[in-house]
Amino acid sequence: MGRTKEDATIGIIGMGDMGKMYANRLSAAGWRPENYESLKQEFASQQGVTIFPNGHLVSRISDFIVYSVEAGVIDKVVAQYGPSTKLGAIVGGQTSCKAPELAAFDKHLPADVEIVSCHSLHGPKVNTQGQPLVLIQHRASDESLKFVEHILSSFGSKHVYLTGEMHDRITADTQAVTHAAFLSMGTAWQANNQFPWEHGRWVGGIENVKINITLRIYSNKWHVYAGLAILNPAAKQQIRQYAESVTELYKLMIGGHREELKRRVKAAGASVFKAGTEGQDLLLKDEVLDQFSLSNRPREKSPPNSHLSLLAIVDCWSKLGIVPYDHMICSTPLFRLWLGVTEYLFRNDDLLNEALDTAIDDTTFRSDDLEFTFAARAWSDCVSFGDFESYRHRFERIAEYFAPRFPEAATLGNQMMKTILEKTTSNK
Ligand SMILES: NC(=O)C1=CN([C@@H]2O[C@H](COP(=O)(O)OP(=O)(O)OC[C@H]3O[C@@H](n4cnc5c(N)ncnc54)[C@H](OP(=O)(O)O)[C@@H]3O)[C@@H](O)[C@H]2O)C=CC1
Ligand SMILES: O=C(O)C(=O)Cc1ccc(O)cc1
Repeated sequence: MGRTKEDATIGIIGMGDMGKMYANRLSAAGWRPENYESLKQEFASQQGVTIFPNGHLVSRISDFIVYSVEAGVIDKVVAQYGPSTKLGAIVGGQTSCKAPELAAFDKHLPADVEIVSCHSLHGPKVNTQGQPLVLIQHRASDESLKFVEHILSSFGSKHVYLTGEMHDRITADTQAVTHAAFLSMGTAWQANNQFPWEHGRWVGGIENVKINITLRIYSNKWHVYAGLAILNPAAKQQIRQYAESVTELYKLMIGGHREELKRRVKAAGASVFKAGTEGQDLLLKDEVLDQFSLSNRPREKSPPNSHLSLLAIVDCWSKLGIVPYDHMICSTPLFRLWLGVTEYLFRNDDLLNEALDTAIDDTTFRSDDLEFTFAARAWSDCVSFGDFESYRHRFERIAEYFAPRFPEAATLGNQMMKTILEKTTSNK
């Protein structure tokens, strides 16, 4: 095909946070930026104007085009610009869910266009170096896959080769279920009208991760979370199992079924955290976890917690036959933290027994766990019904409650992510 890295023109459709990050990285790496730069300047002076005609322009001139728009509009946008794609070009997308994206490409792109899609498994402010970058050779020659790899090599990310279907099955867990758990924590705290770090029960260790990640999610754009959950065919089932695990464990707790609760949770733990891995280094450690508290109470004053959210994710993984370590290839920073705190609880027998006994004996957690159970089921229903507007409504209502705390949480959360992520790579 005679395409070389040096004379390729790269087009990005959708100049939001991720599109801009891609554009900055690719031009900074020495790609011919003139077409992109002129487009950007042109758009910069047209604030608030939808830039439809330039999507055609980008498509016409580019050898590799990346669609970086909201997952919910991908079909519409590809239908619009896809037919203008340059003869023989390669097209990819950076949306978080591949089923609708690849279906849109198959449907709307001319037959002479090849398809190599991608997905950077991190947010726009995270350093791309060493993070997983999924590449999907959907309808393309090996040569074209190499070409795309070459273009994206400047990210320094770790290339992971998957089909669209495998991508969606794994990210349903690493992203959609992970988000469902944190979204539910925020919903429960809001329902009980409490900022958890101002409450004696939530300070230190695992609690810091729960709080900082929850606030981080609610301070972001709702459509990213809605899109990757609602549009992913595998996510509904996995989120439903999570809600069922939460509900069933909660019923064992309020029924006082200590032995059954312990047996079930420990059996799940044994299937997820296999024997023989006990000696492995934990992803997270106390010293690290304790540095990032929004509360000013010392750790010793922090009473034990039932950790329903963590018990339930392990039950859920076990019921679905998921080994979360296998999913590290598609792990986002949030997923590594989530797995890190879960492992921290399950690889410490004393801590796990304390959580299980607290769940049975300490009724102070009942109302929090009740709200958490309602919330997990409500988010699961919301995703199953596939209704973007009600997702948005729920998300924004809770985000509004936490909004005054976003600035302090962001500062601390960023430090926490940086420190913890240095210790939790996706290589484990
Ligand atoms: N944010 C994240 O952490 C990550 C997001 N992703 C995925 O990347 C994609 C983009 O997300 P993100 O950048 O965060 O979201 P943004 O909302 O910041 O960006 C989406 C962009 O698409 C543009 N757009 C929508 N329709 C059109 C159109 N017809 N023509 C041209 N541009 C259009 C929007 O423009 P306008 O605002 O003018 O409507 C907006 O600038 C999503 O699919 C998301 O799932 C992937 C990895 C991480
Ligand atoms: O790490 C997470 O789960 C995030 O919330 C950031 C994010 C959002 C969407 C993606 O497709 C990839 C990463």
